[in-house]
Amino acid sequence: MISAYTGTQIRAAEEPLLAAGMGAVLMQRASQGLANAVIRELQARGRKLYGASVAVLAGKGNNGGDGLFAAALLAARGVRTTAVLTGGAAHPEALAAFERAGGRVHILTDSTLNRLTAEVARADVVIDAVLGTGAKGGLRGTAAALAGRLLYSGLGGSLVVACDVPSGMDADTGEVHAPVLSADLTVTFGAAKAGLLADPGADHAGRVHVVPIGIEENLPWPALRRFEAGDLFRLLPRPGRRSHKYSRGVLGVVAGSADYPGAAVLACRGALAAGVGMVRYLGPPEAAQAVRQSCPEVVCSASSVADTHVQAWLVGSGMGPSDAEQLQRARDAVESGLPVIADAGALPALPAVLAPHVVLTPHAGELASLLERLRSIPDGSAADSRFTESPAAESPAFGQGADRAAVEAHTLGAVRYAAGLTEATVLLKGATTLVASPFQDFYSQADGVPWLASAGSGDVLAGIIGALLAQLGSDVGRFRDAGIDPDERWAAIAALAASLHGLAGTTASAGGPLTAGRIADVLPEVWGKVSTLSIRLAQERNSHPHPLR
Ligand SMILES: NC(=O)C1=CN([C@@H]2O[C@H](COP(=O)(O)OP(=O)(O)OC[C@H]3O[C@@H](n4cnc5c(N)ncnc54)[C@H](OP(=O)(O)O)[C@@H]3O)[C@@H](O)[C@H]2O)[C@@H](O)CC1
Ligand SMILES: Nc1ncnc2c1ncn2[C@@H]1O[C@H](COP(=O)(O)OP(=O)(O)O)[C@@H](O)[C@H]1O
Ligand SMILES: [K+]
Repeated sequence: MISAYTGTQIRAAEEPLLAAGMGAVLMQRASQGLANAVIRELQARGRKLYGASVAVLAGKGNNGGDGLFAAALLAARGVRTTAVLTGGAAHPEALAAFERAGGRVHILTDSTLNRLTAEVARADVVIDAVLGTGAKGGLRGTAAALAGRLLYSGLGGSLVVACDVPSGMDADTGEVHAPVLSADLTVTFGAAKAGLLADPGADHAGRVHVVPIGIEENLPWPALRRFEAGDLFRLLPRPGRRSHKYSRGVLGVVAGSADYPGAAVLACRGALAAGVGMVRYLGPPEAAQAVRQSCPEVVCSASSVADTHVQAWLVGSGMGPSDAEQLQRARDAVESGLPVIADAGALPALPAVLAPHVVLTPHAGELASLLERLRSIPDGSAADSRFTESPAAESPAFGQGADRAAVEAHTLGAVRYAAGLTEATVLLKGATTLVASPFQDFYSQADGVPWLASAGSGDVLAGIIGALLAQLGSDVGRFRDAGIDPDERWAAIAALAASLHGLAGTTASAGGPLTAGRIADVLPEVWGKVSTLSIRLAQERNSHPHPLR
């Protein structure tokens, strides 16, 4: 499991060490890790250090200090190093070390902007060390002009390495203040920053590499976590010798409509592929007919929710506002008190305040509509007081109403805000899928490929979540043993499903387009390979001294 923290949490964890006079030591560890990462990248490209060129964009704070100390270490190894001081001044000791090592220093001003832009663009490696966790807002003045020009003219073949975070990205939230240089690699210190694992920050972070600096013992509960193959191996269900189909979990599916029968089929296929003991489908004859044809394993009927014995419900995929009977079933499923995954058409039809065992699965557009709807409810006191102090609650992006763009620009804040308002577990779909429990646990999964953005892919995800809710919803001990608060298991189950969906999508794509049904087709094989993958990742981690975690 990868744990990520806000920049604020990391700074608090550094505090006792700074008070003990260890600031310089922390900075040496950080800059050594950064220099090592640059050396590895050059070597991986078959470049000799001698004669390679590195340009460091250095701000006037400690982030610039890290960049300059790292560049000094590189200069000592024969790398041609240039520093561009973006804030006029620089960390004094780091600048002195850089000059002693033979690095060339330039001050960025309006009159040097053109010349320095060209020089930076020619470097083999550009280290972005303008702003780190101490930044307020984005790049300003000539630093912004330099970044804008580098983005506009392109950096040629330069490798961009962000020091701690890409400058202009908010380490706490992943919000991005343009212009931001997109990094190929972010070398981050102490622990991963939450903003690097949430969009749009993740768009600019590239690969993330963590350099331990000795603050690990002071770190609090993580702001965000990410499951890896080993976690999937540990947490996914396996039938016991005496299992039978009912003990393995039965999922009730209320999805699809006369207009969208395919959504019912894809949700059922996702559920069947994710190991559920049985699927019972309730819906109109057109959709039931399609389900029977594609999935003869599914038991179809037009019964009521009350008369259907299941362990969990999936509701909403492929349903619209005119599907009154299906929407009533969706509301009944939520009333039943059983775990529910509520997708698409069910989202606008459910009560405003739900419970953690209800998992809502909006994409950004649907989340914007949900937030709008909650905002317009006169008793907006749906918000739990613990969340009214969250940055999102105060954010103008949501205070004045939300649209898709606002959600996409503030994904972490939006999903957290929605979970607080609804008291449900909320999974926000996208390139990075975020899951927020209404308590304190948040997950970020990014196991998929962009080819997953295809019609019906979300229906398969709903089926996978439903199948895992039915199988794992009552298995409190499994989560407790894995260090997950049983009350927070709904978020963990949704994150496991998102990870499986992403891995299956990656396999189904194999570098090319995919259709949603293929995600379900390959899922059992991917599930079976999770153990092999888990062992391989553990081996890779042992061979790399500083993995992302
Ligand atoms: N603490 C430690 O010992 C360790 C810290 N570490 C490293 O330190 C980094 C944090 O360093 P930091 O606190 O100095 O802040 P940093 O990110 O360099 O930025 C602040 C400077 O930028 C300026 N500035 C702010 N906003 C701005 C803007 N929008 N546009 C332009 N300028 C802006 C601001 O000036 P001001 O605006 O206040 O005048 C101030 O001068 C952290 O990310 C990690 O890399 C590691 O070495 C481990 C040990
Ligand atoms: N760019 C992307 N990279 C990786 N996964 C993506 C990307 N865009 C969408 N996805 C995933 O594809 C699925 C799309 O779901 P959704 O938007 O509900 O589609 P649909 O309604 O057509 O089924 C989600 O699981 C989402 O996380
Ligand atoms: K930076």
